[in-house]
Amino acid sequence: MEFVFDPKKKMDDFASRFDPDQRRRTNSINLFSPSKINLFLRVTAKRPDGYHDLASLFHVIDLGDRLKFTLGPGRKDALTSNARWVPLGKDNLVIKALDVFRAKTGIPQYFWIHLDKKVPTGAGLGGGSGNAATALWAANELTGRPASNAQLLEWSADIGSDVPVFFSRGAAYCTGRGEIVEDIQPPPVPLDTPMVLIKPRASCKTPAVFKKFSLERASSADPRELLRSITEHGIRQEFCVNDLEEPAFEVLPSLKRLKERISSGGRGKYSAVFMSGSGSTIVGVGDPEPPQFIYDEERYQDVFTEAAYFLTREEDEWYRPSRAMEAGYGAAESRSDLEVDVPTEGPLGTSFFERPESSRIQF
Ligand SMILES: C[C@](O)(CO)[C@H](O)COP(=O)(O)OP(=O)(O)OC[C@H]1O[C@@H](n2ccc(N)nc2=O)[C@H](O)[C@@H]1O
Ligand SMILES: Nc1ncnc2c1ncn2[C@@H]1O[C@H](COP(=O)(O)OP(=O)(O)OP(=O)(O)O)[C@@H](O)[C@H]1O
Repeated sequence: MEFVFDPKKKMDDFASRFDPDQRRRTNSINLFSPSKINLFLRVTAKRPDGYHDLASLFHVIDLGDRLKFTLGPGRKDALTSNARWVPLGKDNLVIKALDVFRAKTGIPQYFWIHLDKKVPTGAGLGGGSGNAATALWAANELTGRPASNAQLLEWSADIGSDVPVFFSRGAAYCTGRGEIVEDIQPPPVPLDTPMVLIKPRASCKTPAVFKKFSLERASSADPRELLRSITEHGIRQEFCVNDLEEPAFEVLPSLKRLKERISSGGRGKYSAVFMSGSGSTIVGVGDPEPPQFIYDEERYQDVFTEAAYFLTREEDEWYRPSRAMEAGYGAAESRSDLEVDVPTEGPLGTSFFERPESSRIQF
């Protein structure tokens, strides 16, 4: 679908597509930048372009960052962040997204952006990808909505495989390298399903995990069948297949043990325990609390844990944090200035995400 920007169209014409009583022009917008988990992830083929075809049930969740965008006067974006480890230049996924927006629409608009990070990186949670999707949405809102949702979804594939899914309504069956997005309406699972995210200090780099992947060792489960089973019977261990677990456990051997301990330590309170995306986050569905050993044992003191819930959005609106997360976020905001300098490289070429003391373990 070719985009034709009609410069003659006055901004006001676009404003009419806004809610009538919000005709006032705004020059800044505050948005929640959500993350996602993969309830199952089948890798079905190796592609000639070096990517892999996958078939995965993605669901947006209410763990997220905060982004503020303001129309800038100049010809350069200016990005600040609470997390000193986030790149602030052209390699930030927010800036990449704004560059794509300007290239596709021909609108030479630049922005001031502040990014308040909460989502760990190298986590399999699509944190940076969610930032990129949120940036495309913000740019479109602040320039009078020149692009449709379908166009933003199409353009987002140029930024990364995990970005397009955020332009679904929140639950989507994704194929291709992640850019073919099939909205699942209504969502296949109850939105108030509690889950806990547990991420060790060490992260997984997506390319390193895919490099270790081998098609011969992938599951033979039919992904459409997995989708049907989850929709009909709910989230059960046998449906939450992730073909990237084994390669991720090769990249990060301690992750396999952590997953096993969460399963056994959960004493049946989780209906399923699985790794999200390319890792390193382990998700326990059914209870918002990690197992007791995470609190008790010294070796898990630097583990990131967070309760999370599934999140959807209304047509024509962006994601809003759930009330639970909103309350939690308030506390987190005061934590965010506690962010500490994070080493960019760790063992196995991984990157670290260090979280402030008080946010690490929820008592
Ligand atoms: C594993 C998932 O996180 C599942 O949600 C995504 O498929 C990965 O999405 P992403 O992090 O946005 O990945 P991209 O930034 O697009 O690609 C990073 C690298 O991961 C590998 N990659 C990624 C996606 C894909 N379908 N096949 C791949 O082989 C490629 O080596 C690619 O160069
Ligand atoms: N806005 C951003 N937020 C976080 N990291 C970013 C951002 N922009 C670029 N990066 C860089 O991209 C790397 C990957 O970030 P992140 O892991 O959040 O991306 P993702 O692919 O969306 O998520 P994941 O692969 O963990 O599912 C980070 O290590 C960081 O160096």
